[in-house]
Amino acid sequence: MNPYALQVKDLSAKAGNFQLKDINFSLEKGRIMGLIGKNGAGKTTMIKSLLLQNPTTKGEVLFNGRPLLGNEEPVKRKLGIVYDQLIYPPGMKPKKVVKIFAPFYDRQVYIERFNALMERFQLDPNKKLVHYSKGMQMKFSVVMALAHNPDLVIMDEPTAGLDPVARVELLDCLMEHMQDEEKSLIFSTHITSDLEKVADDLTYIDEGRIIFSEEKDALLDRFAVVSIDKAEMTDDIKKALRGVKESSFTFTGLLENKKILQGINGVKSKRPTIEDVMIYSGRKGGESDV
Ligand SMILES: Nc1ncnc2c1ncn2[C@@H]1O[C@H](COP(=O)(O)OP(=O)(O)OP(=O)(O)O)[C@@H](O)[C@H]1O
Repeated sequence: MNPYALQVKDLSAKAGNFQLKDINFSLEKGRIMGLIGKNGAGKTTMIKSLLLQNPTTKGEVLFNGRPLLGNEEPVKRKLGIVYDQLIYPPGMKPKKVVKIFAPFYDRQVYIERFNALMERFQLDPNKKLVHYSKGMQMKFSVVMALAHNPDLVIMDEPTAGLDPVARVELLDCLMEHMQDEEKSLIFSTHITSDLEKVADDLTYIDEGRIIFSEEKDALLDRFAVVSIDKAEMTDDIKKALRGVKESSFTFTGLLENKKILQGINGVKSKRPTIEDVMIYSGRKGGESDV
């Protein structure tokens, strides 16, 4: 059995002047990957490229060991996708949309799951999508991504525009979907606290390149946010600290090689949050590559 839900090898693509380069990562079955990065880092471009929505895409993308090209039907049957914009005709009512999609799957099972999800997200199937709020449209996209019980779900900022109650409801729904060990999920978000709770792996993109793609806990264990008394600062530590912030008495930054702190007094150290890793590694003035 192929252990990977998704394998991405040497992916590159262009979007205007923007270049996505050397994208390599993989997602094991049963795991949740959070895709993070600043505005304009390339997350949406990457998701579209994975799904061959960008004609400039080069490289190899395997879904459960198979490329999309030449296997559209079987691969898409097992894929659930939420794009950053509504892809269904806005003038259509959900009850019509479901009639169009149901024949591609086990019709009765599909309709039952669709209805259950619509009810769960309190969406009216008789209201045109154009009359849904932004948050409702997002919830509808999630319903459509999950209705056929896919093995791999790929979502571009699915929680954007959702109120906190709806966000928690969506995350709960995704967690239930993930109860089956074969299911996998990759989603981009700016809400890093959600990823602290649910992600197994993190992929961080900056300026079209992957800065890291690895297990969340291993990453957060490897780093520390350290504050060092100015009087104790050495050149070696200063060089190793990323995103250094200077205050009256201390330097604060993100450190990978914690060993260099041995024997140094006046050091405060804590495990970073995902947000710390993003902020310190993205800040100018220190080393920015994690
Ligand atoms: N169709 C396009 N034409 C020109 N430039 C584009 C196009 N699509 C994306 N870009 C550019 O590609 C870069 C990456 O955009 P992308 O939407 O992938 O970022 P993102 O990480 O998803 O950002 P955000 O977090 O703001 O959603 C940006 O500089 C954007 O302006």
